[in-house]
Amino acid sequence: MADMSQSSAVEAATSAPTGPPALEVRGVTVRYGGSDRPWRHAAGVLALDDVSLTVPRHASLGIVGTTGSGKSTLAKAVMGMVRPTAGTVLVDGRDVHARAAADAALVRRRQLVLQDPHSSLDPRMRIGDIIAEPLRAGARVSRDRRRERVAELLELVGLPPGKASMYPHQFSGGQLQRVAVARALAPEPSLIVLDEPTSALDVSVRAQVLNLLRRLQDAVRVSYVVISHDLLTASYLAERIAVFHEGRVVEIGTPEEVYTAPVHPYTAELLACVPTADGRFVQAPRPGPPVHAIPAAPFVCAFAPDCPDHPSTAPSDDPGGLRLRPSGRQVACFAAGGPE
Ligand SMILES: Nc1ncnc2c1ncn2[C@@H]1O[C@H](COP(=O)(O)OP(=O)(O)OP(=O)(O)O)[C@@H](O)[C@H]1O
Repeated sequence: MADMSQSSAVEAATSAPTGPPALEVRGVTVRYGGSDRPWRHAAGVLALDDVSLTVPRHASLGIVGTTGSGKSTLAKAVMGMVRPTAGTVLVDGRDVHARAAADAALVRRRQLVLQDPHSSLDPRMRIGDIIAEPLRAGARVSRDRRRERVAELLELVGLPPGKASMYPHQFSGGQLQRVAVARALAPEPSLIVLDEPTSALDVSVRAQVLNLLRRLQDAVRVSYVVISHDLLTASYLAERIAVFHEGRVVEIGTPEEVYTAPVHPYTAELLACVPTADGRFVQAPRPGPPVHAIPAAPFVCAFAPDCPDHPSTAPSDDPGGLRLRPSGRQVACFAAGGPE
């Protein structure tokens, strides 16, 4: 695993299919509210500091870090909602901030799923229209084809196609997040940014949505950038985890590496915040000053005591339980091999 404290260059996975990566972030700096006029002494807020990341096609990168570390700013820069002070963001090899990037085809290549579907989806629109909206942007898709596509997408996310005529308030939070995912998939993007995709959901449906996202990634071969405060969520969906701290990538590794051998002291601090099923936090050992002397953080199953493999909330050193999957009865560890 790489300690990224000197350089922020990150490769999310190595076995990339041919073609440009789904996402390349090259030396991106974002400063909010600063001024380049010397008589104004506003330095602004340095939200991203020379960040470079690559997410190959069909790969997933998790971005974790505490509040204010720059995760959402990265999402906004990727979506073209924030213009970097320096650096470039390429989706499918095309600069999203170039003038021509406003073209609808590129807009369709990247989609965003936000944390709270109740506020991100228009309550006045029918579900079918919400899902079909990205199909309208710059593409000539007939009304019949849109209707067909909406039915396919609802089915894909596990909702009955008949629900297309309903409104958001008639759905639960978990169902609505499925709608948000269907909407994101509608234009067949190469990249979906999932910004805290389950944190606004009831604990009982989080695993269902996570499982859906993972199943969909295999089914439609899309790349994910998964932004989360929570290492477990990111670990479930991503092959690599990048740890953000004060606008920089300080560490990158597989979930197992990040959990079992954190290189950066800040990562070890994050591990201390992995919650147990009953909402308590189990403290990992605090890192000492020499970075390479950090002890491996103890593994804690987030779904103990309901997990058949890890019923105790006490830390164990079993890395197999890192990945989670719902069993028929309750949420259980991936290691348990329960049915999806
Ligand atoms: N529009 C803005 N104007 C000024 N400063 C901002 C703006 N948006 C974010 N910031 C600042 O930039 C830094 C990074 O914020 P950002 O929202 O990217 O962090 P984050 O890791 O996503 O945090 P959280 O997990 O709380 O969403 C913070 O210091 C934040 O206060």
